Amino acid sequence: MALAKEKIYEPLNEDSAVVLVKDLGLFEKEILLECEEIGDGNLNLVFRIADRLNNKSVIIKQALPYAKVVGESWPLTLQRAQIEADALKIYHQHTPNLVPKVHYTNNDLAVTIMEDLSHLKITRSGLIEGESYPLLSGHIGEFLAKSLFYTSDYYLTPPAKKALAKKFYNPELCKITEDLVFTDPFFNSETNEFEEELTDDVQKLWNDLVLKLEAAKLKKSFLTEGEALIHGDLHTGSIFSSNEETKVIDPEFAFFGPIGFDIGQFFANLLFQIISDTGKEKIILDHISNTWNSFQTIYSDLWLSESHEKYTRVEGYLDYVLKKCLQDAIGFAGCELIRRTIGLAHVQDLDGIPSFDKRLQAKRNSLSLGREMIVHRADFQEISGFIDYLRTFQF
Ligand SMILES: Nc1ncnc2c1ncn2[C@@H]1O[C@H](COP(=O)(O)OP(=O)(O)O)[C@@H](O)[C@H]1O
Ligand SMILES: CSC[C@H]1O[C@H](OP(=O)(O)O)[C@H](O)[C@@H]1O
Repeated sequence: MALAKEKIYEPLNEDSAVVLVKDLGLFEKEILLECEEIGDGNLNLVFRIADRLNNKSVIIKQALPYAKVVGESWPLTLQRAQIEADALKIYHQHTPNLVPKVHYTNNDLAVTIMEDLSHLKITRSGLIEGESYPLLSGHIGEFLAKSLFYTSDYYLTPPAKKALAKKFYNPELCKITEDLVFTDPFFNSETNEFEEELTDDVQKLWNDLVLKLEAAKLKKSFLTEGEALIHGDLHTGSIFSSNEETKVIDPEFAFFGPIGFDIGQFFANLLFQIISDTGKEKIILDHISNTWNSFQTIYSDLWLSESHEKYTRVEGYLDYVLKKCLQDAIGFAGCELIRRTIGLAHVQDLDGIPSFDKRLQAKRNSLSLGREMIVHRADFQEISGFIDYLRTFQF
């Protein structure tokens, strides 16, 4: 089967994935290849293809025409593969050390072939197993600063930015976030999933009009503020780590959105490690603080040295942008805490807590912290105030 030449979409299997990489000349025709489907995410197929003899391997990621986690009843655009590959290529220009290298893309097949990162570990799993990844927050702060600055109006000319934003028109994937992060968990929606024992807590949340008003404002920001190219799904399952390296993967939700969103998603998914009471409070708080500080330092340097926008020289403008970004990030993080607790697509940090009682308590804590972060986000002027608040929060 000359899949690459015919360009007719069909989902790959372990045999056709091998045919594809050989057709493309990525491996010799005669070589013995091992292929395994390793996708553990909610949406796509992922194959690892290895030539053991020559110690060479690649990853093929292929979009399915539906959301894998739900099935064929939830159709989903194949175009997300192109968005993901294009975002990875842009990230590679600015932070080549922090993303996998893309070897090949085929939009008809919805396929991206990329560097195999199997020597690293998915950060969520590593953190759950007790790793602390000392370089993680510095690396993610750099990734955020560069990706969010170089794709913004502060760096690009307005026509160039608009042309790029057009390329990242991603309505179907945005709709998933608009529904699953910003809407469904705050209402009695069919997609929600939670333990019966949490019913009273969840009802209270659904009746909380102060919370709902603030969630509405955050959703409005997500819907309307096209500040820069955001990853759109920067949780700890979208990051590979070791003690030396960090690599961001899976930007299929990328679009032009508010710059606090990626930061907030990363904060929330770190916070699950405190909420699940793993004894890592100091490590995680240091990571949150250091993510912000390295983001702020690098972003500010770029703003001062590389911006073409005249207003960036006006005193107070950078402080305004950064403060809004921090407050938005705290609010977005609150939404992520709530959605991963009672909405669709939970996290192993919480669902994997072995004791039922402790699991319920952690989920209650996640809901109450999420609520407080959404409602009180405007109280935080600096990251240090947010860290102090987290330190004294009654988990
Ligand atoms: N470049 C890569 N190298 C090694 N493993 C990968 C790579 N990309 C993805 N994977 C594996 O596949 C899994 C799912 O990938 P992901 O991009 O998160 O898919 P989805 O979009 O379905 O969430 C990851 O958790 C990881 O185990
Ligand atoms: C129906 S998609 C649910 C959820 O899945 C995505 O995560 P991932 O692709 O990393 O598994 C994203 O977070 C969506 O909100």
